[in-house]
Amino acid sequence: MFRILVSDSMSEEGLAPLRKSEQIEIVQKKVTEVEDRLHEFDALLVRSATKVTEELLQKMPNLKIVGRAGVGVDNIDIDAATRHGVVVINAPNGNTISTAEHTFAMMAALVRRIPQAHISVKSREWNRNAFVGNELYSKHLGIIGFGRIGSEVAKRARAFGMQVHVYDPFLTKERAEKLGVSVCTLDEVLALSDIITVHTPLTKETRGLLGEKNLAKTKKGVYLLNCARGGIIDEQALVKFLENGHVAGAALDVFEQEPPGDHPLLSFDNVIVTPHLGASTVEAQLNVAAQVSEEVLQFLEGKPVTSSINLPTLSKDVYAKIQSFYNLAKKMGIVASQYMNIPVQEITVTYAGTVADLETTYITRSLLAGFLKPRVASTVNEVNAAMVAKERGITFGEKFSDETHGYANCISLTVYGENKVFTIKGTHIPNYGDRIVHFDGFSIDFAPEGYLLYIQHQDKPGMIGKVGNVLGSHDVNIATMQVGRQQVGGKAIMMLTLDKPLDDEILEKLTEIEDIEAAKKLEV
Ligand SMILES: NC(=O)C1=CN([C@@H]2O[C@H](COP(=O)(O)OP(=O)(O)OC[C@H]3O[C@@H](n4cnc5c(N)ncnc54)[C@H](O)[C@@H]3O)[C@@H](O)[C@H]2O)C=CC1
Ligand SMILES: O=C(O)C(=O)COP(=O)(O)O
Repeated sequence: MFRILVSDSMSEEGLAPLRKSEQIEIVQKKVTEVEDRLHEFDALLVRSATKVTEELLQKMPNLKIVGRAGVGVDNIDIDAATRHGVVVINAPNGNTISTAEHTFAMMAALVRRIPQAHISVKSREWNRNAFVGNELYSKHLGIIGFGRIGSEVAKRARAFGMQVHVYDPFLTKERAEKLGVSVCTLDEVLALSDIITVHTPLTKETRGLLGEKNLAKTKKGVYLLNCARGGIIDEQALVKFLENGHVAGAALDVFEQEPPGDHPLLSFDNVIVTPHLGASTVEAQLNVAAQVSEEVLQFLEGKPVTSSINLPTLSKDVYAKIQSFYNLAKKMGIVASQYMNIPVQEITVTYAGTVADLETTYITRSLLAGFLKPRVASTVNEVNAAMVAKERGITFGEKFSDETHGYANCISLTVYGENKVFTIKGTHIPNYGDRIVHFDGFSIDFAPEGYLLYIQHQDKPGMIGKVGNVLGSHDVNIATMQVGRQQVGGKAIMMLTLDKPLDDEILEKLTEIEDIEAAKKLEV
């Protein structure tokens, strides 16, 4: 049974896929209303109001996934979620059209002074001369941030006969040409535009993007819109430029603090505002809630998610192809970590054969998670494995090779410790399973599963019998046994699968046998 906390208002119809599952209980309450049971929840669904902080994540040790029913994830501490091994997903395109339409409605309202005129008429006035506006037709519109919403705004602007100038450092010329807009530098957009609208996420780079310095580069009489995130237009700077008359008016759907309280911006007659309504349509809310519900359901059923912020995205088809290698890699990581139980500095994964053509990033993450699990007390999984490795000073990398050692596919893992380098190679054989085919310089063939016992010894007659005797006399049954050697009479290894975990005293007894050089328990 999984418990999901839905802490912001969400479309009931959109939550239907989750409601249908008998495995899921939904609790619709604010975080503050369930403080005493936060540890019970496996998933958290939010919009922009809930702040997913380190502090909240600490109170939710069972949390596996945060679903953002919308685009912006600036209310979620992604690094903290990653550290806690919590997947963060969003619904990136469900509210694009609604937000673009809202931006356009705000633009028209701003230049025609519709809200002001509305209030006037409702106050029983009839003052037509006070509300003379501007046309949008032929005006220069500057769009900063040309992603989903920015490009939908551009299409509507072109339909209104506007000239569109775009600034987005990640925009290609081809894409801009296709949409009939001109690509500009930020300074060009600032200098050319009669109206400027921002559609970037709020990041370190975009916070205060339209601050005093850049506002000074705009045309006198410019109109500004922010239907993206409070803070992209610096509010203090905006107040200053409204006061000195440089900015003719502004339309704001979002604020640095929401709600904005008694903010000075609210006292300007030429500032029109809405309470973060960009995504607030029946259609958008159904889209985003349905999208995150489906994804959360998938995730809780152990399937891949497609809109993850802190995991490589993976389609169902790709996941089906990598699943076997994903499992093999994890087991190889676990085995290697226990065998090399010393500090390590570097891990290299080499892919050969059919596996080399797949999404190996995901497979490597699985291997890393397996490797780190026995070493790290906190939860480690595919989400935070790379970060945990980095924190512990372990570098890792992928390589590709043609050397398959006669198998259709081969994953090699090499771990570099202070005075030791260890290599393990594995393969997945369809309808047969995972096999380790090379272990620390020895060719061997065993399944990386269950209670394993590794023994390194001299290749002499009677060794197998001696080991069997010790185990048998302690009532330990051997399920499988594989041997490998480099040369006759030289170093050799045994890998046994036991039916139950081995006591340390028995392990000690094994190491006392003459010609046994090392014995180690491994558990997968
Ligand atoms: N008011 C509301 O209710 C809503 C607000 N939003 C906000 O709208 C914004 C845009 O959303 P989408 O278009 O869906 O996102 P998107 O990711 O499709 O587009 C964002 C664009 O900004 C560009 N960008 C990033 N850094 C930049 C920089 N320093 N300068 C210029 N461009 C930069 C990116 O290259 C990208 O093309 C987000 O902040 C989102 O949170 C989204 C939905 C509803
Ligand atoms: O999707 C976004 O980024 C939004 O800003 C929408 O926010 P909301 O879900 O309406 O609180």
